[in-house]
Amino acid sequence: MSVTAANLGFPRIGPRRELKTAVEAYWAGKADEAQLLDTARRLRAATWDRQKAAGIAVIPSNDFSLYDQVLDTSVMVGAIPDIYRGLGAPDSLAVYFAMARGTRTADDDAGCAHGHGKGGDVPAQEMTKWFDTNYHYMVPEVSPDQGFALATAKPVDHFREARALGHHTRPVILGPVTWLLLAKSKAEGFDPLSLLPRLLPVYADLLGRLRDAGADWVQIDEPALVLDLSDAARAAYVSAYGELAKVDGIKLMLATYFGALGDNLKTALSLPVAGLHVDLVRAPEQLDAVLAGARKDLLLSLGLIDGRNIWKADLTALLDRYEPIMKSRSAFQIAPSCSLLHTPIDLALETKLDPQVKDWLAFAAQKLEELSLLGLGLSNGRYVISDELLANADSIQGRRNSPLTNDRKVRDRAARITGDWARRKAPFADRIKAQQARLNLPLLPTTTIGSFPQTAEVRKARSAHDKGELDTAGYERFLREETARAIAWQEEIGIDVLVHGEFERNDMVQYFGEQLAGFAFSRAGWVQSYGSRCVRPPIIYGDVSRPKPMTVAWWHYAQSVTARPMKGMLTGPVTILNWSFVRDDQSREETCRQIALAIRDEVLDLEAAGARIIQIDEAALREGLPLRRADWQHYLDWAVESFRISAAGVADETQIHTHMCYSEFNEIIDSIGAMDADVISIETSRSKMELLDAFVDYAYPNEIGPGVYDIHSPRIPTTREMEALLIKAGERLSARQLWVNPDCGLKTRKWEDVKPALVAMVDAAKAARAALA
Ligand SMILES: Nc1nc2c(c(=O)[nH]1)N[C@@H](CNc1ccc(C(=O)N[C@@H](CCC(=O)N[C@@H](CCC(=O)N[C@@H](CCC(=O)O)C(=O)O)C(=O)O)C(=O)O)cc1)CN2
Ligand code: MET
Ligand SMILES: [Zn+2]
Repeated sequence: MSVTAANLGFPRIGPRRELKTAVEAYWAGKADEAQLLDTARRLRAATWDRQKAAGIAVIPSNDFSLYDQVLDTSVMVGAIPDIYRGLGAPDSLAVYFAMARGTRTADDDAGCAHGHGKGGDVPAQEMTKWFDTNYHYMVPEVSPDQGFALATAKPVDHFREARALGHHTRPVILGPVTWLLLAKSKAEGFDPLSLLPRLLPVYADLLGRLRDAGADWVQIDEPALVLDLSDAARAAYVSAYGELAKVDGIKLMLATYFGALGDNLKTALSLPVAGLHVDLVRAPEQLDAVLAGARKDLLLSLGLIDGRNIWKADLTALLDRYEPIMKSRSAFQIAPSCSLLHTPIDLALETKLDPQVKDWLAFAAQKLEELSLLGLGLSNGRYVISDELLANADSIQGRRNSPLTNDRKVRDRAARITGDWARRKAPFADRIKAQQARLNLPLLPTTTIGSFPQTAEVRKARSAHDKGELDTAGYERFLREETARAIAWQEEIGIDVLVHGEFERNDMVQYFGEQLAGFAFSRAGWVQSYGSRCVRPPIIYGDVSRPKPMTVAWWHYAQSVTARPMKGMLTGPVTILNWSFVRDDQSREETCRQIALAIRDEVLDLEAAGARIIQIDEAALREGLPLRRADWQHYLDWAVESFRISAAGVADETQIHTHMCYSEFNEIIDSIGAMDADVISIETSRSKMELLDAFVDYAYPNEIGPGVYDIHSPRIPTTREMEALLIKAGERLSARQLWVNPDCGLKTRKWEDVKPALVAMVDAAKAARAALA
């Protein structure tokens, strides 16, 4: 029996976000291609060395990407839409970054929230969330007459590069079926999956070249195997892997992750591949079925270490569970549940974390050490790692028994929640009358979603304050000036309901995490969100409460400089939960309710301070939807309940807004309705208001702000087109229901784009008022 420690992928941004710095410098014209590629090469080398030093036997290559691994795959197979082809050779950075960001002269900004480019010439490809993560990939675009050809050989190049450095790696590629299932076509009714027969020869070609370069195994990622699949998709798996099995001399490790294979298990086990990786963190229950159904010669890779969270693994518990099965097969691999892409790199860089909490954590580097220990213990007996096991057990015990994780008061309060905590006092029809009487807003009131540009100046000031180079008084003076200027400008152009601009916030989730009890936050714990943009998800380790008001002082200042209504601006409980690393010792549902109570307290304090309108953003509510439909309703029920708990304490005349910046509401419209926000703002401009249909069909009774300004594009929308969108919305819904706003916050845009766009938006509202009155 042999047990081998394998890794599926390592974060690529570098421990100090070296890749972000290098890529953004390249975009800004401050570094040339050679400098960028050199940084990238050094990062790869350091990552391979690190894995070898940690005792990992199977080290991945081609997990590195300058922007996104799905985009890499699209370029590799030659799925480069015509509009990008004129910009350079298929394997050039010009084409690659044009697909990622669109084109226009580079500048020092990294693009907008969705990676969409800086300019007019060519738009970026569409971007969307990778399964249920906060990582975003570039959506492959194919056409019915799509041809494929191996346009780059990056997996081969990186394999060779590693070998030259003394590492025999296992290249990782994204599998053809998942790639096609993620792809979209502009041709109506065309199913990208039908392109499979044309795509497979390219994959076969690639596998042959990898073999010729000396690779023996290739990891082929097919995470779509954990989704609800059609029979056609399952059949595609059978034909795809039947075909790829014909490539001699190369073995495939088919990697599945983010959930159970479930009803696709039979299909997965029938494929003629040499290895199968299964996620036993998200879906430990599938172990027995996998063991029972796997061919004797199938190498199983057990995903035992959590690739989606930052908790130290309980090594003793893992040994207890997996030792007994080790003899059932001649060999096993053990691995993280999925690529470590979704975890921060190195806990050792955290010098300011509470040492007690730090002792409970493992970032990517530490996870590799756990894996390697586990490998030793499983192959040679646990006595060979007895010291490490003792230390690990101490940490696990320490966390389990720590008073830091338990707050009696919070638990008692959460246990006392009754139905009416989640119910507004009066129904919407009555509330809206009281709100209108108080707010006295025009038809089609104008507003924005919250943030204004986070300029380099704002980030610099915050960084100087963090480092102690700018004192708190100076920092706050600076923020007050920024805020006052943004407010005066909104008044000047005639916005009806104002925002303060969120200049004091580093990130809409981290900002709250830093102020809530039960949360820890890292200094260097960056995780890639898209392209060069990263987040530092807060760490929820204990019961959550709000020691003191978080936003009231800033709101109060903002309202003090204007007579118009200033929105209180909060991130909702579900979004805070979904964009944090969440404790794994109680249900997410329970943790969410605690956050909901903390936000409820903040809502009530804002109301008491005089806020007439409070917005509670739930941008991540949709992304938290489980991957399998059977699990949707339970999630939606508790997520909506949490939102309602956070919102429902206020008086009838206090208006609650929410915001969601994603599309595809159709399938969850009942739950959106059940949130019972007085006003919801959503992203609709790019779909030309088509996304409103869900609200129309549902006869959504509350108020809606369908976004008329696509903030993901650098284009400045015209008054006329925004007016047309409003008229269109007015044809579908009552004009009395409608608000006028952009699709999302403006933090990633520049003032020079924002200003003319919002002036035009206000003009459009005026014109539409006249037309719809
Ligand atoms: N958590 C989260 N998830 C989200 C979103 C979001 O807003 N938040 N939006 C959607 C899209 N995703 C996004 C993810 C990141 C960013 C983003 O802008 N990230 C910034 C970092 C934001 C941040 O934390 N900023 C900090 C730290 C900034 C920083 O890098 N400071 C430098 C110094 C800065 C200087 O001197 O100029 C340093 O610490 O070294 C701050 O402003 O305080 C980046 O990568 O550049 C935008 C959208 C979906 N998921
Ligand atoms: N209030 C937030 C903002 O305007 C909402 C963003 S949703 C990703 O930035
Ligand atoms: Zn948004």
